[in-house]
Amino acid sequence: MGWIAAVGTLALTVAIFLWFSNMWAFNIFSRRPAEAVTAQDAPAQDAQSEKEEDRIEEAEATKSEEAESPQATPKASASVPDVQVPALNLEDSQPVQPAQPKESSSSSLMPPPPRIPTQQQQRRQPPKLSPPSGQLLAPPKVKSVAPLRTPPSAAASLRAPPTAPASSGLTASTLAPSQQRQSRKVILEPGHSPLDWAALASNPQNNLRGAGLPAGLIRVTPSLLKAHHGRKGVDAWTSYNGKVYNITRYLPFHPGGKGELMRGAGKDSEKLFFEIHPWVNWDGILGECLVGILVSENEAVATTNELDAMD
Ligand code: HEM
Repeated sequence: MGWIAAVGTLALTVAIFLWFSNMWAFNIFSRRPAEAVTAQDAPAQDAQSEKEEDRIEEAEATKSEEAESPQATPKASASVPDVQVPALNLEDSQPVQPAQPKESSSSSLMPPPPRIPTQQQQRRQPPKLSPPSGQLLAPPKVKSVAPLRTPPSAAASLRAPPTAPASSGLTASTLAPSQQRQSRKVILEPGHSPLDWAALASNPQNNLRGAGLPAGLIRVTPSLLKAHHGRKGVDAWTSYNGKVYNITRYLPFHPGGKGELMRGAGKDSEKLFFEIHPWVNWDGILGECLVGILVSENEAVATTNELDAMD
């Protein structure tokens, strides 16, 4: 009987132990279902908040990594919740944006370019893009500068004449031709315009050759030409291209003035004429003033002897 009692007590103790152990184990393993049942009120929010916190932490980690190593952009974070992270990153800081587009760059390359070059890549790319951009911009500048500098010089040369008297050295060379180009025309008296001269010359009755001359051309010797010097009431003759003209009536019509035209009186003025205005049509203006042909003294004597012999 004593043996049976001992076995019974042992069995009882074992049963009690097992019961407590089961209770402990049940409490441990039944926590989840118990918490899950209790978490129905706000479990999802806690879980999501924890997930979001984890995501934010990951995002911050990625930010810090990118900030430390900006070139390590292609690193793809394990967190793929791209939709939520970009919204937060856009408000917080932009550096995270390039990471997402790069991850999604496989899908669409268009959105990243406009965003990337704005801030970060502009700072990164300038050294790479600056050489081509500089080459493209520099040549036009250089090419544009050279042509732009030359015109100003030309303009300066055109502007120099008024400032010419002030400056001496530089303007002397540039102004010499300009001064020569300056018009030395004189103000002609009323009724002595080129048109007035043309009207006068068109009338043969005006006898622009001068009084006392035969109808035809005469032989004019150098001495005879010299005798018509234009002073003391004597007509002014001048020679041009082997022909002698009476310029007396043209003196008040000469645009360069009487004094200038008188420089050729009594002698050949071909050289002066071409030096000043080679473009002027001499014969067109003084055609009716033609007196004769310039001949040498001997030739003139020979002709007179021949004429005397014929008589
Ligand atoms: C000794 C000979 C001559 C001298 C020294 C002389 C001188 C001049 C000078 C200084 C001028 C002003 C040029 C200017 O700055 O615009 C001039 C203009 C002119 N001369 Fe004479 N001249 C001579 C003979 C002649 C003759 C023979 C004619 C006619 C056949 C003539 C017709 C003209 C004409 C048409 C102009 C105006 C030119 C123009 O509008 O550009 N000159 N001359």
